[in-house]
Amino acid sequence: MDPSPSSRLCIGLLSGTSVDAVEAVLCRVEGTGPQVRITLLAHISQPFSPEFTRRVLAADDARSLCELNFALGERFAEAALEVISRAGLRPEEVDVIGSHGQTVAHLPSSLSDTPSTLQLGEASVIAERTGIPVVSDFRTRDVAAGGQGAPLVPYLDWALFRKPGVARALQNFGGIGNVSVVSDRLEDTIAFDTGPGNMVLDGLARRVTQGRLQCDLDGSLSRQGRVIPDLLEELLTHPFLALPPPRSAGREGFGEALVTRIWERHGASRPYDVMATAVAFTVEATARAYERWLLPRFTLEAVYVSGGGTRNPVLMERLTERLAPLPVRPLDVLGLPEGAKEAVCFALLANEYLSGTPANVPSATGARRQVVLGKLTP
Ligand SMILES: Nc1ncnc2c1ncn2[C@@H]1O[C@H](COP(=O)(O)OP(=O)(O)OP(=O)(O)O)[C@@H](O)[C@H]1O
Ligand SMILES: CC(=O)N[C@H]1[C@@H]2OC[C@@H](O2)[C@@H](O)[C@@H]1O[C@H](C)C(=O)O
Repeated sequence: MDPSPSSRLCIGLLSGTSVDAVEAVLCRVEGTGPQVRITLLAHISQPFSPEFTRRVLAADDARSLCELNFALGERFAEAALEVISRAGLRPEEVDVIGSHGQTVAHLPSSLSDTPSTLQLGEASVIAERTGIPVVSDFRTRDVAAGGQGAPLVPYLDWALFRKPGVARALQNFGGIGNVSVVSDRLEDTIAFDTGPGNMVLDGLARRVTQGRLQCDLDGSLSRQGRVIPDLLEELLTHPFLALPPPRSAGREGFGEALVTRIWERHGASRPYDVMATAVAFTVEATARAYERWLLPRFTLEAVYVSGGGTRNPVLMERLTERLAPLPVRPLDVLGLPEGAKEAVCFALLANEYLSGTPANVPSATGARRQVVLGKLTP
């Protein structure tokens, strides 16, 4: 492989903390580092069946994790082949796949004496099925260097969305919410997980509808309810929200245990009010994090929102009201579809691995130094 071609065709694969789908993109990446340029050629989302989602969420013993690693590898390989065909290309024309995998555990120093993180989706399976080299395990080197291993998206946010002389916030609402503030210099980037995104909403929606809906579809459940003030205040005492950045979260803090606690207290009697409160929890946690760590330091030009949460109009309306007069806009006004950003990040990170360019952002992850991220399965 030419170590420094002027451009590469790179695939990015990711299944996020919502465990709802594999996002796959195919991009042309030109150059590396601050001058890198990316053209999105194709984007697909391959949904998991509710049974497969349950299998991922339930896997907690060595045997099931062992099998899941290979089963996920097959899903990622299928998504890679599908996005290649959608772009009208052949596998031989693609240079590299960057596969994030599926996070099954994320234990930064706030949760464990042995900071660690684990993403599954066997790279050997992906390489074998596609014939394309795979870069995977992007988070571990940053953790080994003293960082949280997340968020990694600020590298992409800075590379693609910085604008001279202004500070921009890039907010994502997947299962978890995270924000990057990018300005002229990469070293000045601040990024951290804001807390809940859709994860609490998804768990409650499954309960409210007895499994008929996997999320607050188009805001249809939360729109029928009213916020329960006591419950909201209680949720806002979540210990993660008091942590200063660098900080990152996974399903550990905002997954099933929290959803069960909320549901047992209020769910059966006030299902829609509980949904409205969960929307308010995401909005309020986000806004308070901005007020505490971002607004005193930056005059933000606007907030550009990505991730599945942009498809929930109630969430977007409440966030816009709460952050006013700060403009809240969908990311696609900057030229990238809202659902594609995280997968594009891993296409970029694969390119940076092959270029030997360090791609963690120590001011975001807390790592002691910049390191090259990933491992190659040729
Ligand atoms: N039409 C919709 N209405 C409401 N919510 C939606 C809709 N479409 C998607 N979502 C929400 O978006 C979530 C998926 O978002 P996304 O794919 O960005 O998350 P993720 O990448 O899995 O998570 P993370 O970024 O935390 O790793 C779904 O679980 C759901 O809650
Ligand atoms: C450990 C892990 O998988 N973290 C995810 C998660 O989903 C959103 C948020 O929490 C973010 O920190 C991260 O993903 C993105 C892609 C990131 O690293 O920037």
